Amino acid sequence: MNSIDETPVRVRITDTTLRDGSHAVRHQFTAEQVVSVAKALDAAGVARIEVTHGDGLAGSSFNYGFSKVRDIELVAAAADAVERAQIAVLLLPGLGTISDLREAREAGASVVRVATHCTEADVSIQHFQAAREMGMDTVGFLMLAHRTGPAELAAQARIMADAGCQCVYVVDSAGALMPHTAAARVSALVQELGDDAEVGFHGHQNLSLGVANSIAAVEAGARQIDGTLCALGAGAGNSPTEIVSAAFDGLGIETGLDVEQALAAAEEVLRPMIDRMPVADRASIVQGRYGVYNSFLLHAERAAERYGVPAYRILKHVGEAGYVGGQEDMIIDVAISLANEAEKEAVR
Ligand SMILES: CC[C@H](O)CC(=O)C(=O)O
Ligand SMILES: [Mn+2]
Repeated sequence: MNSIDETPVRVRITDTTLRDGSHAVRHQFTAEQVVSVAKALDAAGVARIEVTHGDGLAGSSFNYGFSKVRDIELVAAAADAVERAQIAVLLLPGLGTISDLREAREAGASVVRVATHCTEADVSIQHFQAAREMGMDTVGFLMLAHRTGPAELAAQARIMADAGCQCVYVVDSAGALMPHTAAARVSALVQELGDDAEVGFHGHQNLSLGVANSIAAVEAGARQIDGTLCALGAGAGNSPTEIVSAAFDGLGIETGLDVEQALAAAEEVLRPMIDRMPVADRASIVQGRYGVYNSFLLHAERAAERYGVPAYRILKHVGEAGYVGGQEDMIIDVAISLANEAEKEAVR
């Protein structure tokens, strides 16, 4: 309920199991898995289902990890499988291009979420303009939102809205925000954007605050919220869609989801497909504490194995250095220098 006039609050849920969850399965979703999950989410009443490589359109690469199936094929499979939900795709300018977006549109995507670092919204302008010309709905993702304050974030949101973005998200890419710091950012965006665009919130579970932060975000005026089934996602995973739907139901926040069907989608459809669920282990808690981009986790784990340095130590250094998405190769440099230091210590 809206605490001022007691009118019910209605929130649109976007489920990103088939995009953020792709990080957790090393981008190995099959078309059959995508169809089963998309159908279950659609039956549960999820408004938007995001399907792409974890790093967005054209993310499949040596740097980010190759997909098992091209994301355009997965988008087409999901679009064919659903009856009501819209299919969304993620696009990181510089990785995905406008021609990738056109292909996704032709495959059945009707929503694009353009993601930039929280202080670099200007690189999204041409993508929003192109998406609106293609008749797509548009969402902006201001990633690593803990790295800048509410006023600067609101100024960045204004750039996106002026370019044609209909909803700007505060994206807690490291699961580093607290309920009050998430709410402060959402409030600043709501105030700046007014009726020009909605505000959304995308939470992660590094400090187990994804759902609490989503509630704080809605109280601060967010009207779009993200989740994933069973919290499948980068780092410690995302706010679990099935818990968001149950908790919001308890709070009288309308999502249009059937809670029982959301629980069934998580337990009966998604869980049996996944060998290794994300957990809030030492490495991912360190990501929340030091504000490290969640999609760095698997890169750090790989470097840890290769250079014999614990992943949590690599991630702590990455956090202190302030690396952002696109600097995945720097994780290797950090691992090598920590391994060299350890070697020097050993000969002393
Ligand atoms: C690589 C894109 C990234 O995973 C987007 C996102 O979900 C986040 O920043 O949390
Ligand atoms: Mn995420």
